[in-house]
Amino acid sequence: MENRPLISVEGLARCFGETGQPAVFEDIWFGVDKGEFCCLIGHSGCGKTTILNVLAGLDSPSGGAVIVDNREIDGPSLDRAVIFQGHALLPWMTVMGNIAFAVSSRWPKWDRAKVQEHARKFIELVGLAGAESKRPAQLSGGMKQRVGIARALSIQPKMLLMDEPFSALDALTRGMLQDEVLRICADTQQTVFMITHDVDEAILLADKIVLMTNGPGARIAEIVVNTMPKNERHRNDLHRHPQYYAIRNHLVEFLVNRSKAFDKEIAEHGFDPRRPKLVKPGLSAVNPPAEIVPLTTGRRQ
Ligand SMILES: Nc1ncnc2c1ncn2[C@@H]1O[C@H](COP(=O)(O)OP(=O)(O)OP(=O)(O)O)[C@@H](O)[C@H]1O
Repeated sequence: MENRPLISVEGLARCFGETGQPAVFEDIWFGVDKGEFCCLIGHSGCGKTTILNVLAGLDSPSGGAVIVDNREIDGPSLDRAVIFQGHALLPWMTVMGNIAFAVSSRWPKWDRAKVQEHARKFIELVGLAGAESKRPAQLSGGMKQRVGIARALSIQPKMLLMDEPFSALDALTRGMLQDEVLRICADTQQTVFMITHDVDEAILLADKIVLMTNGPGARIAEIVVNTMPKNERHRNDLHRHPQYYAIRNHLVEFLVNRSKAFDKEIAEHGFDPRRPKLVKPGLSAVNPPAEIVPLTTGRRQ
Protein backbone atom coordinates (compact mmCIF):
# COMPACT_ATOMS: atom_id res chain seq x y z
CA MET A 1 0.00 0.00 0.00
CA GLU A 2 1.35 3.41 -0.91
CA ASN A 3 2.42 5.85 1.74
CA ARG A 4 -0.32 8.44 1.81
CA PRO A 5 -0.07 11.33 4.31
CA LEU A 6 -2.84 11.72 6.92
CA ILE A 7 -4.40 14.51 4.83
CA SER A 8 -3.98 14.16 1.11
CA VAL A 9 -5.27 16.90 -1.19
CA GLU A 10 -5.48 15.42 -4.65
CA GLY A 11 -6.16 17.46 -7.77
CA LEU A 12 -8.51 19.86 -6.01
CA ALA A 13 -10.32 22.49 -8.10
CA ARG A 14 -13.17 24.88 -7.30
CA CYS A 15 -15.28 26.96 -9.69
CA PHE A 16 -18.10 29.21 -8.56
CA GLY A 17 -20.99 30.42 -10.68
CA GLU A 18 -21.92 29.29 -14.16
CA THR A 19 -20.11 26.62 -16.16
CA GLY A 20 -17.20 28.08 -18.07
CA GLN A 21 -16.19 30.45 -15.27
CA PRO A 22 -12.47 30.17 -14.50
CA ALA A 23 -11.57 28.05 -11.50
CA VAL A 24 -10.50 29.95 -8.37
CA PHE A 25 -7.82 27.27 -8.01
CA GLU A 26 -7.09 24.05 -9.87
CA ASP A 27 -4.89 20.96 -9.76
CA ILE A 28 -4.01 21.50 -6.09
CA TRP A 29 -1.90 18.69 -4.66
CA PHE A 30 -0.26 18.53 -1.25
CA GLY A 31 -0.25 16.39 1.87
CA VAL A 32 -0.05 16.91 5.62
CA ASP A 33 1.54 14.19 7.72
CA LYS A 34 0.27 13.11 11.12
CA GLY A 35 1.56 15.47 13.80
CA GLU A 36 2.65 18.06 11.23
CA PHE A 37 1.80 21.77 11.45
CA CYS A 38 1.13 23.05 7.94
CA CYS A 39 0.50 26.69 7.02
CA LEU A 40 -1.02 27.89 3.76
CA ILE A 41 0.06 31.30 2.49
CA GLY A 42 -1.14 33.19 -0.56
CA HIS A 43 -2.66 36.49 -1.57
CA SER A 44 -6.21 37.46 -0.81
CA GLY A 45 -8.71 35.74 -3.09
CA CYS A 46 -6.50 32.82 -4.21
CA GLY A 47 -8.87 30.38 -2.48
CA LYS A 48 -7.28 29.55 0.89
CA THR A 49 -10.52 29.67 2.88
CA THR A 50 -12.26 27.65 0.17
CA ILE A 51 -9.60 24.92 0.52
CA LEU A 52 -10.02 24.96 4.31
CA ASN A 53 -13.80 24.71 3.90
CA VAL A 54 -13.35 21.67 1.67
CA LEU A 55 -11.02 20.11 4.27
CA ALA A 56 -13.67 20.81 6.91
CA GLY A 57 -16.33 19.19 4.72
CA LEU A 58 -18.27 22.47 4.56
CA ASP A 59 -17.80 22.91 0.80
CA SER A 60 -17.49 20.46 -2.10
CA PRO A 61 -14.79 20.80 -4.71
CA SER A 62 -15.61 21.01 -8.43
CA GLY A 63 -12.81 18.52 -9.07
CA GLY A 64 -10.42 16.30 -7.17
CA ALA A 65 -10.77 15.10 -3.60
CA VAL A 66 -9.38 15.30 -0.09
CA ILE A 67 -8.47 11.99 1.48
CA VAL A 68 -8.13 11.79 5.27
CA ASP A 69 -6.88 8.55 6.72
CA ASN A 70 -7.47 6.89 3.34
CA ARG A 71 -11.12 7.95 3.16
CA GLU A 72 -12.50 10.67 0.95
CA ILE A 73 -14.08 13.57 2.82
CA ASP A 74 -17.73 13.99 1.98
CA GLY A 75 -19.03 16.19 4.81
CA PRO A 76 -18.22 17.63 8.22
CA SER A 77 -16.92 15.33 10.94
CA LEU A 78 -15.87 15.61 14.57
CA ASP A 79 -12.51 14.28 13.36
CA ARG A 80 -11.90 17.74 11.94
CA ALA A 81 -12.27 20.76 14.22
CA VAL A 82 -12.28 24.30 12.86
CA ILE A 83 -11.15 27.48 14.60
CA PHE A 84 -12.38 30.58 12.80
CA GLN A 85 -11.16 34.15 13.04
CA GLY A 86 -14.40 35.10 14.83
CA HIS A 87 -14.63 32.48 17.54
CA ALA A 88 -18.26 31.42 16.85
CA LEU A 89 -19.11 30.72 20.50
CA LEU A 90 -22.66 30.15 21.68
CA PRO A 91 -23.35 33.49 23.42
CA TRP A 92 -25.93 32.17 25.91
CA MET A 93 -23.62 29.47 27.23
CA THR A 94 -20.77 29.80 29.71
CA VAL A 95 -17.16 28.88 28.92
CA MET A 96 -17.79 25.46 30.48
CA GLY A 97 -21.10 25.15 28.60
CA ASN A 98 -19.53 25.92 25.22
CA ILE A 99 -16.80 23.33 25.65
CA ALA A 100 -18.99 20.73 27.37
CA PHE A 101 -21.46 21.02 24.48
CA ALA A 102 -18.72 20.01 22.03
CA VAL A 103 -17.45 17.24 24.32
CA SER A 104 -20.89 15.69 24.71
CA SER A 105 -21.46 15.82 20.94
CA ARG A 106 -18.25 13.84 20.56
CA TRP A 107 -18.98 11.36 23.37
CA PRO A 108 -22.79 11.34 23.74
CA LYS A 109 -22.74 8.47 26.26
CA TRP A 110 -20.59 10.30 28.81
CA ASP A 111 -22.38 11.56 31.93
CA ARG A 112 -22.28 15.20 32.98
CA ALA A 113 -19.45 14.74 35.50
CA LYS A 114 -17.19 13.03 32.95
CA VAL A 115 -17.94 15.64 30.29
CA GLN A 116 -17.13 18.48 32.70
CA GLU A 117 -13.96 16.82 33.94
CA HIS A 118 -12.75 16.41 30.35
CA ALA A 119 -13.76 20.00 29.44
CA ARG A 120 -11.97 21.35 32.53
CA LYS A 121 -8.66 19.80 31.38
CA PHE A 122 -8.82 21.83 28.16
CA ILE A 123 -9.98 25.00 29.95
CA GLU A 124 -6.84 24.69 32.08
CA LEU A 125 -4.68 23.91 29.06
CA VAL A 126 -5.52 27.29 27.48
CA GLY A 127 -5.15 29.17 30.77
CA LEU A 128 -8.82 29.87 31.45
CA ALA A 129 -9.18 28.16 34.85
CA GLY A 130 -11.42 30.35 36.98
CA ALA A 131 -13.42 31.65 34.00
CA GLU A 132 -15.59 28.53 33.60
CA SER A 133 -18.85 30.25 34.47
CA LYS A 134 -18.33 33.41 32.39
CA ARG A 135 -20.34 34.02 29.23
CA PRO A 136 -18.66 35.15 25.96
CA ALA A 137 -19.85 38.77 26.42
CA GLN A 138 -17.84 38.92 29.66
CA LEU A 139 -14.59 37.81 27.95
CA SER A 140 -11.90 39.71 26.03
CA GLY A 141 -11.21 38.84 22.37
CA GLY A 142 -8.16 36.81 23.38
CA MET A 143 -10.11 34.87 26.01
CA LYS A 144 -12.88 34.11 23.51
CA GLN A 145 -10.30 32.78 21.08
CA ARG A 146 -8.85 30.64 23.89
CA VAL A 147 -12.33 29.16 24.40
CA GLY A 148 -12.49 28.44 20.66
CA ILE A 149 -9.10 26.71 20.83
CA ALA A 150 -10.08 24.70 23.95
CA ARG A 151 -13.36 23.68 22.33
CA ALA A 152 -11.63 22.52 19.15
CA LEU A 153 -8.92 20.59 21.03
CA SER A 154 -11.36 19.08 23.53
CA ILE A 155 -12.92 16.84 20.91
CA GLN A 156 -9.43 15.50 20.16
CA PRO A 157 -9.78 15.86 16.40
CA LYS A 158 -7.56 14.06 13.93
CA MET A 159 -6.89 17.45 12.46
CA LEU A 160 -7.26 21.02 13.54
CA LEU A 161 -8.17 23.57 10.87
CA MET A 162 -7.49 27.23 11.60
CA ASP A 163 -8.43 30.18 9.40
CA GLU A 164 -6.35 33.18 10.49
CA PRO A 165 -7.20 32.46 14.12
CA PHE A 166 -5.14 35.30 15.60
CA SER A 167 -5.65 38.07 13.07
CA ALA A 168 -8.37 39.90 15.01
CA LEU A 169 -6.29 40.07 18.22
CA ASP A 170 -3.95 42.78 19.46
CA ALA A 171 -0.22 42.07 19.02
CA LEU A 172 0.45 41.13 22.64
CA THR A 173 -2.46 38.69 22.90
CA ARG A 174 -1.66 37.27 19.47
CA GLY A 175 1.90 36.55 20.54
CA MET A 176 0.83 34.86 23.77
CA LEU A 177 -1.70 32.68 21.98
CA GLN A 178 0.79 31.75 19.25
CA ASP A 179 3.19 30.57 21.96
CA GLU A 180 0.47 28.51 23.59
CA VAL A 181 -0.70 26.94 20.34
CA LEU A 182 2.93 26.07 19.50
CA ARG A 183 3.38 24.42 22.92
CA ILE A 184 0.03 22.59 22.93
CA CYS A 185 0.40 21.27 19.37
CA ALA A 186 3.95 20.08 20.08
CA ASP A 187 2.84 18.40 23.34
CA THR A 188 -0.21 16.72 21.82
CA GLN A 189 1.30 15.95 18.38
CA GLN A 190 -1.77 17.62 16.88
CA THR A 191 -2.00 17.68 13.08
CA VAL A 192 -2.79 21.26 12.03
CA PHE A 193 -3.68 23.05 8.82
CA MET A 194 -3.68 26.81 9.23
CA ILE A 195 -4.19 29.81 6.96
CA THR A 196 -2.23 32.93 7.72
CA HIS A 197 -1.14 36.15 6.05
CA ASP A 198 1.59 36.65 8.62
CA VAL A 199 4.97 35.39 7.45
CA ASP A 200 6.51 35.43 10.95
CA GLU A 201 3.55 33.54 12.36
CA ALA A 202 4.08 30.84 9.72
CA ILE A 203 7.82 30.63 10.52
CA LEU A 204 7.10 30.37 14.25
CA LEU A 205 4.37 27.73 14.02
CA ALA A 206 4.68 25.73 10.83
CA ASP A 207 6.76 22.68 10.02
CA LYS A 208 6.02 23.37 6.38
CA ILE A 209 4.52 26.30 4.49
CA VAL A 210 2.49 25.72 1.35
CA LEU A 211 2.74 28.63 -1.10
CA MET A 212 -0.20 29.41 -3.34
CA THR A 213 -0.03 31.55 -6.49
CA ASN A 214 -2.58 34.25 -7.25
CA GLY A 215 -5.98 33.33 -8.63
CA PRO A 216 -7.90 32.71 -10.77
CA GLY A 217 -6.45 29.32 -11.59
CA ALA A 218 -4.28 29.44 -8.44
CA ARG A 219 -1.79 26.60 -7.92
CA ILE A 220 0.54 25.34 -5.25
CA ALA A 221 3.84 26.84 -6.37
CA GLU A 222 6.03 25.04 -3.87
CA ILE A 223 6.28 23.79 -0.32
CA VAL A 224 8.76 25.42 2.02
CA VAL A 225 10.20 23.21 4.73
CA ASN A 226 10.80 25.07 7.99
CA THR A 227 14.44 24.36 8.67
CA MET A 228 14.19 25.76 12.20
CA PRO A 229 13.42 22.82 14.51
CA LYS A 230 10.30 23.32 16.68
CA ASN A 231 12.29 23.47 19.91
CA GLU A 232 14.47 26.26 18.49
CA ARG A 233 11.54 28.49 17.54
CA HIS A 234 10.95 31.22 20.12
CA ARG A 235 8.92 34.27 19.21
CA ASN A 236 11.16 36.81 20.91
CA ASP A 237 14.39 35.71 19.29
CA LEU A 238 13.14 34.12 16.09
CA HIS A 239 15.18 36.68 14.12
CA ARG A 240 18.42 35.51 15.76
CA HIS A 241 18.13 31.98 14.39
CA PRO A 242 20.62 31.42 11.54
CA GLN A 243 17.87 30.10 9.26
CA TYR A 244 15.37 32.90 9.93
CA TYR A 245 16.25 35.42 7.23
CA ALA A 246 16.70 32.78 4.54
CA ILE A 247 13.18 31.47 5.19
CA ARG A 248 11.63 34.90 5.63
CA ASN A 249 13.23 36.36 2.49
CA HIS A 250 12.11 33.35 0.47
CA LEU A 251 8.49 33.73 1.60
CA VAL A 252 8.42 37.50 1.09
CA GLU A 253 10.03 37.21 -2.35
CA PHE A 254 7.33 34.72 -3.30
CA LEU A 255 4.49 36.93 -2.07
CA VAL A 256 5.85 40.15 -3.56
CA ASN A 257 7.05 38.88 -6.94
CA ARG A 258 6.75 35.21 -7.79
CA SER A 259 3.11 34.63 -6.77
CA LYS A 260 1.84 36.80 -9.61
CA ALA A 261 4.32 35.73 -12.28
CA PHE A 262 4.25 32.00 -11.70
CA ASP A 263 3.13 31.27 -15.28
CA LYS A 264 6.48 32.65 -16.46
CA GLU A 265 8.32 30.30 -14.09
CA ILE A 266 6.28 27.38 -15.44
CA ALA A 267 7.14 28.35 -19.01
CA GLU A 268 10.84 28.56 -18.16
CA HIS A 269 11.33 25.67 -15.78
CA GLY A 270 8.29 23.38 -16.23
CA PHE A 271 6.01 22.36 -13.39
CA ASP A 272 4.42 19.17 -12.11
CA PRO A 273 1.37 20.17 -10.05
CA ARG A 274 1.23 16.69 -8.50
CA ARG A 275 4.65 17.07 -7.00
CA PRO A 276 5.24 20.65 -5.88
CA LYS A 277 8.91 21.33 -5.25
CA LEU A 278 10.07 21.06 -1.61
CA VAL A 279 12.33 23.97 -0.80
CA LYS A 280 14.65 24.39 2.16
CA PRO A 281 15.62 28.05 2.13
CA GLY A 282 19.24 28.47 3.07
CA LEU A 283 19.84 24.80 2.33
CA SER A 284 19.50 22.94 -0.95
CA ALA A 285 16.20 21.96 -2.58
CA VAL A 286 15.12 18.41 -1.77
CA ASN A 287 13.31 15.90 -3.89
CA PRO A 288 9.54 16.22 -4.07
CA PRO A 289 7.50 13.49 -2.36
CA ALA A 290 6.62 10.36 -4.29
CA GLU A 291 3.64 10.75 -6.55
CA ILE A 292 0.32 9.66 -5.06
CA VAL A 293 -2.02 7.63 -7.18
CA PRO A 294 -5.52 9.07 -6.65
CA LEU A 295 -8.22 6.90 -5.12
CA THR A 296 -10.79 6.36 -7.83
CA THR A 297 -14.14 7.23 -6.37
CA GLY A 298 -16.03 7.58 -9.63
CA ARG A 299 -17.83 10.46 -7.96
CA ARG A 300 -15.84 13.38 -9.27
CA GLN A 301 -13.47 13.88 -12.17
N1 LIG B 1 -19.70 30.86 -2.09
C1 LIG B 1 -19.05 31.56 -3.01
N2 LIG B 1 -19.68 31.96 -4.13
C2 LIG B 1 -19.01 32.64 -5.10
N3 LIG B 1 -17.71 32.97 -5.03
C3 LIG B 1 -17.04 32.60 -3.94
C4 LIG B 1 -17.66 31.86 -2.87
N4 LIG B 1 -16.73 31.62 -1.92
C5 LIG B 1 -15.58 32.18 -2.37
N5 LIG B 1 -15.76 32.76 -3.57
C6 LIG B 1 -14.74 33.43 -4.37
O1 LIG B 1 -13.61 32.58 -4.43
C7 LIG B 1 -12.41 33.35 -4.36
C8 LIG B 1 -11.54 32.80 -3.25
O2 LIG B 1 -12.16 33.08 -2.00
P1 LIG B 1 -11.47 32.64 -0.62
O3 LIG B 1 -12.23 33.30 0.47
O4 LIG B 1 -11.32 31.18 -0.59
O5 LIG B 1 -10.03 33.33 -0.78
P2 LIG B 1 -8.89 33.56 0.30
O6 LIG B 1 -7.61 33.22 -0.35
O7 LIG B 1 -9.22 32.84 1.55
O8 LIG B 1 -9.00 35.12 0.55
P3 LIG B 1 -8.65 35.97 1.87
O9 LIG B 1 -7.17 35.83 2.08
O10 LIG B 1 -9.02 37.37 1.48
O11 LIG B 1 -9.47 35.44 2.99
C9 LIG B 1 -12.83 34.82 -4.18
O12 LIG B 1 -12.78 35.45 -5.41
C10 LIG B 1 -14.24 34.71 -3.69
O13 LIG B 1 -15.00 35.82 -4.10
